[in-house]
Amino acid sequence: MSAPAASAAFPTAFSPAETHAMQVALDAARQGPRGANPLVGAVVLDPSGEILSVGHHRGAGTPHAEVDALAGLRAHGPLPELSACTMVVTLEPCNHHGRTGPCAAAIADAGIGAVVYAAADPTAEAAGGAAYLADAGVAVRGGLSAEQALELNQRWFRARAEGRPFTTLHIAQTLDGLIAAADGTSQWITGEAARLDSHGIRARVDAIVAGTGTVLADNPRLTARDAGGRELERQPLRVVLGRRGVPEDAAVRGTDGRFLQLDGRDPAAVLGELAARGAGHVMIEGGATVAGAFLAADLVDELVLYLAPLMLGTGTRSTGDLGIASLADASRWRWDPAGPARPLGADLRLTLEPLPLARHNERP
Ligand SMILES: NC(=O)C1=CN([C@@H]2O[C@H](COP(=O)(O)OP(=O)(O)OC[C@H]3O[C@@H](n4cnc5c(N)ncnc54)[C@H](OP(=O)(O)O)[C@@H]3O)[C@@H](O)[C@H]2O)C=CC1
Ligand SMILES: Nc1c(N[C@@H]2O[C@H](COP(=O)(O)O)[C@@H](O)[C@H]2O)[nH]c(=O)[nH]c1=O
Repeated sequence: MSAPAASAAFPTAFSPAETHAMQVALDAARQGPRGANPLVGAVVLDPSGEILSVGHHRGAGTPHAEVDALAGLRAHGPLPELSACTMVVTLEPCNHHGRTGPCAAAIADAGIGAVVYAAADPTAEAAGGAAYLADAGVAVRGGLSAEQALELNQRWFRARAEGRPFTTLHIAQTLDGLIAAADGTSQWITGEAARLDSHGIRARVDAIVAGTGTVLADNPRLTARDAGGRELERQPLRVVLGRRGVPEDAAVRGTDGRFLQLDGRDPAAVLGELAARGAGHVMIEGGATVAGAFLAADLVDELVLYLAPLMLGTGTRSTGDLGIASLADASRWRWDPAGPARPLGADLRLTLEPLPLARHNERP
């Protein structure tokens, strides 16, 4: 017996317009920065399936993708009846008051008649949006392109499942993989544009982590600063890992009380402590030993590697021992689909994420 035609006998749950809109929403999601919140995109479709508005999330504390897409409607001019419109979104709309209001209520209040989402929200505090919408009379369907949506935020979902902050490892290295010269000098390997970009990450995270080795070698401030070198209003917690004392006059201590020293031997415990203090996004600034410890523990979710066009031949390698003896056991990465590489002045910013285990056998 031949297989039945999918269309009439087994109508798919999602229309071609919704399927296309989900790809547009996924593309929009990729424009956001990774961090304490997942990458999310949203599209509003008119009754004929035309795209009225596209939105995405731009980082913790900014409007969620759904609210961004609803805001985009206002710029659209005459609108069709919103009860006949569909919101297509890459993650189940949230149902909680975080730094912004619940999206499920925003969608229902706007009068949108139907919602299609990709992946369910796995977080206890934000889940329940689909149920809220259904109760409010909105037609809700989930699961469209769910695999793609889950994979886009695979490390974020994992960090949440582990109850720890999302982590970004920063490395500023030479072409030959060194972060400091033989005499310990490292300022500066990367140029101004790359360093400013890295201050942009500092400005978004809740905590910056560096080892006592870096603190004793560089006396870093670890503050988020603008192009003019002025400290920004919002500053991350400065965390030094290690047992050696941090000198009383070390710059990292600062004067704002946002300084903490922890023993770094157990990176998971460090993240647990920072989570308990409310951190959703942690930046690991180094040096090599600390970077190696987080990498070896598979606790790096995002790697931002600034590659400077110089060589030193000898010096401090970018990471310490990862406990890998054979190529078969290499730590494998892939270019972040949300923005793999871009030039910054004379340097290159490369952004990567750990290759999902399920993909290891697909590599060339
Ligand atoms: N170019 C770049 O991007 C960067 C370059 N650097 C350079 O890197 C160099 C410093 O690297 P490195 O010496 O490796 O210093 P680290 O900053 O990695 O500090 C290492 C020290 O941290 C403590 N420590 C904390 N956690 C752990 C752990 N899990 N395992 C073992 N020790 C731990 C130990 O000291 P303790 O005895 O106190 O416990 C250890 O000696 C400097 O030259 C600096 O300029 C640093 C950061 C960024
Ligand atoms: N050398 C190097 C970096 N080094 C990192 O910056 C720290 C100094 O921070 P601060 O004192 O706040 O300016 C230093 O201790 C180390 O962690 N960063 C980069 O973007 N590019 C570079 O070439």
